[in-house]
Amino acid sequence: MTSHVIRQVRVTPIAFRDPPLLNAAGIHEPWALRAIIEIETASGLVGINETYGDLSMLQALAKASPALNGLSPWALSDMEARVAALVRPAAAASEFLGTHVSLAPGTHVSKTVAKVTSAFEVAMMDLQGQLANAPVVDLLGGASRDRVPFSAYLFYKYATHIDAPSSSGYPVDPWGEALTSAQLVTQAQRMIDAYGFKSIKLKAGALAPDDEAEHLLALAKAFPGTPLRIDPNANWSVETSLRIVEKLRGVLEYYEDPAPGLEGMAAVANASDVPLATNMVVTDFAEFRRNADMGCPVKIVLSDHHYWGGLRATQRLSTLCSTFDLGLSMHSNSHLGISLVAMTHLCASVPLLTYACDTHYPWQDDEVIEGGRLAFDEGSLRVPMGPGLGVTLDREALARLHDNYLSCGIRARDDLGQMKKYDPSFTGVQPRY
Ligand SMILES: O=C([O-])C(=O)C[C@H](O)[C@@H](O)C(=O)[O-]
Ligand SMILES: [Mg+2]
Repeated sequence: MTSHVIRQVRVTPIAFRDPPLLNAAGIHEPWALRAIIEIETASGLVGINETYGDLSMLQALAKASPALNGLSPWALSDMEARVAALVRPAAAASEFLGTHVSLAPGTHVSKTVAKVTSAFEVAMMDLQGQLANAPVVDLLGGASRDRVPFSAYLFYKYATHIDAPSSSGYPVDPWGEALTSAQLVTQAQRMIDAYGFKSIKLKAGALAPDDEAEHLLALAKAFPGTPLRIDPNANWSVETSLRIVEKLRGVLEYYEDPAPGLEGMAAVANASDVPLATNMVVTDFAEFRRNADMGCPVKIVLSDHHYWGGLRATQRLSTLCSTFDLGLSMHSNSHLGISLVAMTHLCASVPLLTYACDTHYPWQDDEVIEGGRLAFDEGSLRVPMGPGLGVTLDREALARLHDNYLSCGIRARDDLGQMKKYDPSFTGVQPRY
């Protein structure tokens, strides 16, 4: 009889072009890192996934990979226990945190066990789907929707990277500069024309808050009736957050991480009636409990299976959100199609999905899956119904993106360090305003 036990885990770090996008922590570097996971069975089946590619994550994955040896692809609970046993003692001792301190939100270096568990879980579920001839969404309990809505994720940006001049062969991205209302409206129009998104998120916390509020109002005027969000990544004081939310009265569908910490968010919630969303202060179950204990100042949890512990962990979160009458949607970081497809299966499976999800996908121009870039229809993605994730690795693309990784020299995301190249006096200390 063919044995489907796991025999090998391969982790390939990759790098792909990323535009100079501004945020509260600084600015994106010319290359974004990810890691592609392949889990192979003795029978030769390969399950795939995409996760963080920072060196600390690669070290954690290397440490945890032996946990999978001889395991059935169905043994997710065993995998979780084994990963925790191998990774947690070192994670607690900060072995995997490295010397790099990133202010970049959403990377959550402290969540090593959850991140590694998620990285393996998705690849194992891809294997399960191949064995059962079923899509991951069915393994998660079946589809609550056949398509998943995403939003237009706008960023302030420079036209070019400081360290990737056109003479270097690094192509100039087609989006141009975005620092003014007119430029942001052009960016939004272009993204909506190309993808059909029905809601808009502005990544804020980069320019003066009153300017950013003016820009959001310009977007409201240019796209009447389109739900809008603003996310300064906790770069505003409570006072600033309250002043700006007044200016945006009647415009926001939710207010994402205006002020630092759950206490800061609670102070904003107490003095305003716009629902608060987060991917910064409710990022695991312990923080969920703290939010509940405080009477739920955060009303919408923006999950991310990459650091919440996986697809099934996010389903558990979804149940909790229903119990506490909270909304649920998804956060993203720079990513390619495997992450997007995993997110799509997950979001199709959860009955509760109260807002269109974030995605950085329009900012990337490369792919690592066969068939190239995924196509959005009216701002939504259809759930792939092939076995497992329903996508396969393009091995030539994988090799090319791995070569990028080897030559780019970046080993950990560093938005702060990159911004210092533009402005040596930039400290990244938050809240800045
Ligand atoms: O919603 C968020 O906080 C994010 O998407 C975090 C990301 O790190 C974003 O700020 C970025 O890519 O610059
Ligand atoms: Mg956010």
